[in-house]
Amino acid sequence: MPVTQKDMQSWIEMLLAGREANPDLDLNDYLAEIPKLDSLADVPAGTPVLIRADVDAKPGDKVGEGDIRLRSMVDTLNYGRERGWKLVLFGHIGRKPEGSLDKVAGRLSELLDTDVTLVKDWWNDESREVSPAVKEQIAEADNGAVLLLENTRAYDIERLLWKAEPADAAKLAEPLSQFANEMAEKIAKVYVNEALSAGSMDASSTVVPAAMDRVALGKYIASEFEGPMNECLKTQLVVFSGLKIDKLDDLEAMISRGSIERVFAAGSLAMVLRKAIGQLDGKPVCIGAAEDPAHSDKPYFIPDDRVEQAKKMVSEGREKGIVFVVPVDSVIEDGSVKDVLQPSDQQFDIGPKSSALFTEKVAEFVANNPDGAVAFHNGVFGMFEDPRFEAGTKNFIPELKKMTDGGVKVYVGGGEGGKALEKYGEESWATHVFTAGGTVLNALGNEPVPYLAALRAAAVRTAARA
Ligand SMILES: Nc1ncnc2c1ncn2[C@@H]1O[C@H](COP(=O)(O)OP(=O)(O)O)[C@@H](O)[C@H]1O
Ligand SMILES: O=C(OP(=O)(O)O)[C@H](O)COP(=O)(O)O
Repeated sequence: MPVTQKDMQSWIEMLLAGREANPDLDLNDYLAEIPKLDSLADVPAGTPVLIRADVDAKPGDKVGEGDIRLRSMVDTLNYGRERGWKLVLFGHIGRKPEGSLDKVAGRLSELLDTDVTLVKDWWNDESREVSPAVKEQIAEADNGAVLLLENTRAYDIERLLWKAEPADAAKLAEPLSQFANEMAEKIAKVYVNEALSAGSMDASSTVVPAAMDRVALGKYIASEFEGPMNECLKTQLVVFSGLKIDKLDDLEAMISRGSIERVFAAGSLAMVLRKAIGQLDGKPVCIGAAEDPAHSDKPYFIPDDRVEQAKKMVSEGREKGIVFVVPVDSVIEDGSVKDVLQPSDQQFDIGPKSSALFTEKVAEFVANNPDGAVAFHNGVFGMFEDPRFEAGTKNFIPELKKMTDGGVKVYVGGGEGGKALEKYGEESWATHVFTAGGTVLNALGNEPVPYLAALRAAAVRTAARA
């Protein structure tokens, strides 16, 4: 059913409000209200079904290389093909508009053992219309056919909500309602989300469901949220690292859930925690270039407000008995190791003393925790792609195996942390490796995953109409 501009405005306001829109709902409340794939069992053959697909993948030369997200969709796609649905997949690749799904179409075709047709130029940002040729192409496709629309991020409409503020909702309601309605009118009125990692505010994930008659969650996403993600909500030990300082918000949200007892930090998270702990304990710590305002435009820069946030987190955490394990030495840009950073030093990895400390603290955790404890690992300890800065990450991966062998359930977030496990260990060293990084952090924090919020809203709307 078409969505009005007014309804779209409320929809956008709901999305932008995040948790505040539904403060009483937790992850499982969202999941409970979203229909699963089997709810579409009665959709007749020949029906076009729009699939928000996890196509942000870089397949290598062989099946199994770089295609983990594509493989995650196979059950859902085969379910639709067996029923004779015309599957229209759409999704993004990378952040840039010029990315192409060419290679992904080829690999999907191998995985599904059928042709996957890549459809270019399917949307016009100026006229805000789906290309009429696409409608014809779908009409002419055989039952069970698979079409893949080219990179959604090639179009401005997909990115309109990325930087939106609540005050923009009225202005954005017009183009976004047109987009959702065009997709429903010219492509499909049934929508399945099978893109676990697509946790950003892309219109394809968050807005298109508003105009759909029926929506459902794909098999893989449903099982990931119901199983491993739910286990991670009980995490006692968290390893947080990487370069993005905004992960501090995720860590804060995870701590506020109440189960975390021990935090291991490396990368930017470690820098901000070292600074905060130094100030709290009256032993000032220099974090080098990361706190030099001349570097404020760099990804490793840590602004003062992040230090304040970390101080609050540490002091409240300590009151609850949480132990923060932070590095005691760093590898800097010339490959040398320093216990104390000078103002011009930039850290690229944790040093050997830190690795030894982490090993000791992991052993302590394994010894003190009964079977069934949960650990969550995210990110990498340094710029591990460069051999000079890989030791911290490489040394820690076997600790995951020790935890697993010691009866701890170990979950690894996707992204770089997953790649490091592949590079320095084996998948079996962890209980489960997620195919997404950001979405998992989001789900473990306090904010709803945007696509779950959208699917729930669509399901509530459909139920109200029935
Ligand atoms: N000092 C550093 N510590 C951690 N990661 C770093 C550092 N310097 C550069 N990086 C790079 O940042 C990337 C990982 O950061 P981030 O994006 O936060 O992790 P993820 O992708 O797992 O969420 C890696 O490619 C890594 O090489
Ligand atoms: O690779 C992705 O996520 P991830 O790095 O959080 O696992 C997804 O495609 C989301 O990408 P985005 O962060 O550009 O929205």
